[in-house]
Parts: sequence; structure tokens; C-alpha cells
Amino acid sequence: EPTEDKKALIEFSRNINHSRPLNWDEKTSACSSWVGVTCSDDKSRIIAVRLPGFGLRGPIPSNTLSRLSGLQILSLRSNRISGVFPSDFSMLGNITSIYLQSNHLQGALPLDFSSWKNLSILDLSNNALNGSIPHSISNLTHLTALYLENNSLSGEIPDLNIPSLQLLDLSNNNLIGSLPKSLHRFPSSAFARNHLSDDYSSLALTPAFPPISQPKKKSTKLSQSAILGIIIGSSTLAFVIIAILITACFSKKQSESGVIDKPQKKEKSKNKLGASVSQNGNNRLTFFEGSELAFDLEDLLSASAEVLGKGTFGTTYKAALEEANNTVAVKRLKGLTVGRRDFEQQMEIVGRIRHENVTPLRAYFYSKEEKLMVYDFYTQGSVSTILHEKRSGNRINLDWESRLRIAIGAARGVAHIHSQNGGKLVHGNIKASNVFINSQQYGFVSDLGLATIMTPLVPPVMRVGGYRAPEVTDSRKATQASDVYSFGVLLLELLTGKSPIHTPGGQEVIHLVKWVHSVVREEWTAEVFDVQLLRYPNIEEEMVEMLQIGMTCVTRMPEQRPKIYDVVKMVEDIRRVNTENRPSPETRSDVSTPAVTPPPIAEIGASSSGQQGKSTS
Ligand SMILES: Nc1ncnc2c1ncn2[C@@H]1O[C@H](COP(=O)(O)OP(=O)(O)OP(=O)(O)O)[C@@H](O)[C@H]1O
Repeated sequence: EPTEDKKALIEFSRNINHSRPLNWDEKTSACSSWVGVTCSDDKSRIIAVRLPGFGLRGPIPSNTLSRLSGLQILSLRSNRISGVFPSDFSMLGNITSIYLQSNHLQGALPLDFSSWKNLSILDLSNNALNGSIPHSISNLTHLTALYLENNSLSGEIPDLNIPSLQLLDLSNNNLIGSLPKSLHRFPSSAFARNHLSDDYSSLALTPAFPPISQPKKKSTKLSQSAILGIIIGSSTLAFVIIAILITACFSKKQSESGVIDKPQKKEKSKNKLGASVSQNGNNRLTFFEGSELAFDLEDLLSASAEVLGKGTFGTTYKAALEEANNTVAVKRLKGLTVGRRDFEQQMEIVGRIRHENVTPLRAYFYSKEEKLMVYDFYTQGSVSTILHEKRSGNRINLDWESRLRIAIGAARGVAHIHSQNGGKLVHGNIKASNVFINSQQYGFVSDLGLATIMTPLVPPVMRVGGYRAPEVTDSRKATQASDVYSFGVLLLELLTGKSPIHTPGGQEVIHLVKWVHSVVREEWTAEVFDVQLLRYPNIEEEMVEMLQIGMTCVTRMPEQRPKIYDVVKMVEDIRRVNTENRPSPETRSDVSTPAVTPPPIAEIGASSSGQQGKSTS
């Protein structure tokens, strides 16, 4: 099985005896005889060769790489490989990452990059390469990182107009001339120690990404993650137990009163609300068109309620309306920064949205004391629950098809939101707990439009920190570009199965975005992916694509992030492109899941009927 090949290859490269230098022939023969055991010597099925720091020496033999036609990751860094690039070097049609840094490679860079259509990372730093940087590198339209520092490259820097490029280092070469405009977005350090004619000190001083804390030893990192998992698991368990106790206590008191409120204030609050309502006569929930809900405020307040969770802007309850035979989710807001008029205006904008990938707001209520928002209740829980919560000791398995659909649906939902209110509406709080799944497993987004009118209730860093774009210091300043950042974090979460921030008890805080960058930079791309996904065959390419999209979305500079409309297309294209390359459904193990053939965004109807799993009783 290819997946087994991959795992075994990784194991192989890790476990092989590091203690003595090996030459290339010895290594390749060891590799091919080993590969022969599991994949009938069919080298086109090898997807990763990782031999970093193995003491390989001598030139890369020609006609070796071209036989590895399925290769996606080539990691030969920190060896003693010398000589020039073999002529078949640029023929790796599926390659996504090349790590050849810290070797003794000489001669010019390959000129023809036309086969590397999926290449995302090219690291040839710390070699002895000379000649100029070929302009044809611009044809690498998926390139996100280019490292050519510490070589002897000469000539002028070509106009590398590659929109996807986020990380660039050309420092410490012999480059001359002036810097093309397309590269002014990179920090001056990327061009330092060359002979360029201009002064680039005015360029950005900060790198495009936050500095990456390099992982320590791989083995330490892995065991640390395992320990983190255990610590998080046990603290989550402790938290869940406390939450259950609090909820049980709350429900008990509430069942006596039947009101949604803090237990000790229940009657008072109900009377007070009723009094203020009767005074100004405004005791109605405002329902939106298309809502079939038949209940009033009194019904809502007397419904038995259960706390679903406390969020950034208040507490959300599951409320069972017995008479109306309906269960709804009620969000009780705290920390409103705008007055009634602005609040109602915002609710009107949000409430008018009817789109398959956006949760419909059914009703709202505003009084001095209470601000409520009513949604359908989704029995399955959010993507966060499905992705991270354990049932019977194990995480629920979310297969790759479902994750793709969640990403596609959520992207379409956010794109629709961005098209509203004259193209100015911002979601402001995209995160896995605000994404739900419809009956076809497509994601849809909830909780929109609140960030700009609410003051967060001093959210703990765990809650929003991991999703928030670096430029957003106050959630009211959220923008469409910061939505794209948060969406990128969601993509990384779907890929890795990890929460955006881990705070494993002690002082160490692990940011998913930084962690992914560091792992990818260290060429362990495959280690980024959720282990649950490794069991599905032939999806590595798609996962790498989603990784690239996620990383593009979390670009540090907001103006360099793609627009959500482009993100929709990119996410949809993951499967469209690859259906041609994938085996027919009959030969796949995941035949039970139909291929994703989403309609184009424009064709998605304005109805919300596609959302299922909502409770009506
Ligand atoms: N309509 C709904 N149906 C089912 N569960 C819901 C619904 N709306 C929210 N929830 C769940 O209730 C919990 C609390 O939601 P809430 O939106 O208040 O906070 P949050 O999502 O954790 O954070 P934030 O306020 O930043 O969005 C979350 O687990 C959320 O997934």
C-alpha cells in the first residue's frame, strides 16, 4: 500500500544507522532493495525520499531521479552531495518540496522548471551554486518558499512575479543590479550581502512570516507532542468534569424556575425583563422571513435550557420549547458596544442572509437587559467538537472527503458573507466551533457579524488567539483579510487535527500556524497531517495542496492574503484537479464517499434548506 510505503520510508530514513557516512550508490541500492519489498520495485510509487544528514556524497547519478516519477518530497539536506544537477533533475513531475540545502552542489541552477508545476518549496541554500537565477523560476506558480542564500549566484535578480511566494532568501550571493518591484514586499534581509545597486533598508524589516521557533530534535518534538496530548487530554477531562458539575447544578436550579438565567437571579431577572418589556411594549422577538418558528419571548424564557458553552460574546444555550415542539440555540450576548439602532441594523443585515453555507439567524431580541439571538440547533455539534472531542476514548474519525467538504462549504459561506452589505460585511469570528456540517458533510458558518459590534468578554487566549490575524489587536477591527487568515487557520486545523493553540499546562504555548511553518521549513511536511488521514490512500497530493492554501491564507501581511473568492476556487480545485489523477472510485478504499462535485459558488441557491441535522423536536 502506498501509505505503508510512505510510513516505512519515513521509518527507514529515521532508523538507518547514522554513524558512518554512506555513499550514494550504497544508499540508493539499500533504498531500492528495501522498496522492492513493499512495492515490487515500482519506483514510480515512491512519494517521499528523506535522507537528511546521511553522509551521502558524490554527485546525484543521472537517470535516478527521473525513475522516481511519483516523487513529491525529496529531502537530501545536510549531506555532502557534490557535482552539478543531473539532466533529469527537472523532470520530477509531481514534486512539491525539494530540500537540498547544506550540500556541496555546484554549477548553475536548472533552466527548465516546466515539469515542477506543483513545486511549493525549493531550498538550495548553503551550496556552491553559481550562474544566474533563471527567469523561468517565475513559471513555478505554486511556489511558496524559495531559499537560495549562501551560494555564489551572480547576475541580476529576475522579475520573480510569483503571487504565491511568501518566503524568499537570496542573501549572501554575488547578485548585482536593482531589485525588481515585484520583490519589494520581502524584507531587506532577503537580499543582504549581495552587490545590489540600491539601498533596500526601507523595505519591510520583518519577515513575511513570524520568526519560526525551530523544532528541537525530532524525537523530542514528537514525544513532547505526545506529552502535550496527554496533558491537554487530562486538563480537558478535568474541565469537562467541572463543566458537567456546574451544568448539572445550573440545570437543577433552572428546572425549578424554567428560565434562562443565572440560578440565583432567575425570578428577579424574569420579572425585570417582563417589566421592562411591558413598559415599552417591545416584548417581541423579531423573526426573520422564512422562519417557521412559532413561539414568543415568554416561551423562550420558560423553555428548559442547557448551557452549550460560553463564547467570546456571551453564553449559548440549547433551549427546548415544548409547546412549539422545537429546540433552538439561543445566544445571550454580553458586552454590546453599540446602541439599539445599530444593533438592529446589524441584525437586519445578518438576518437577511439566506445561503446554504451560512447559518440562518431566525430571530433576535433587544432590550436594555437582554440581547438574544436565536438559531436552529445543530445536533451534531460543531466542527471543533467533531474534530477534537473524544468519544469512547478516541477522537471521532473525520475522513478526508468530509474535511474537504467542510472546507469548501465554509469557504463558500464566508465568500457569501463578504459579498453582503455592499461587499463590506465581515464575519469576524471564524473558528471551528462556529462551523457546522450539513447532511452532505459540507461546512456552513455561524456567528457572523458580531465582532464589529461587540466587546469580547476578555477572552482567554485559547479561545480566539489562535485564529486571530496578527494585525487584529481588537476583535472589533476585524476585516475581510483577517477573516481569510482565520479561515487559513481552520484549514490547518482540518489538516493537522490540532487546535490552533495548545497550552499544555506549563508555560509553553504552541501556535498551530508557527508549528506548521516550522515543520514544513524542516521538510517534515508529511508530519503535519493528522494521523487519522494517513490511512486514506492517494490523498497526499490533495493534503499538500490544502496545506499550501492554508499557508497562503495565514500570510502575515493582510494585503498579501488572497481574497476569499480566490480561496473558494482554490479549495474547490483541490479535488477537481485531482480527480483526473486519482484512481477510479472502484479501486479506492473510500468508495462509500462520493466524489466532491460541488456546484460553482454562484449556483448555490439562496435557500438554507440544505442544512440538515438541525433539531426540530
Ligand atoms: N446553533 C448551534 N447548534 C449547536 N451548537 C451550537 C450552536 N451555536 C453554538 N453552538 C455551540 O455552543 C458552544 C458555545 O458557542 P458560542 O458561539 O457561544 O461560543 P464559541 O463558539 O465557543 O466562541 P465564540 O463566541 O467566539 O464563537 C460552542 O461549542 C458552539 O459550537
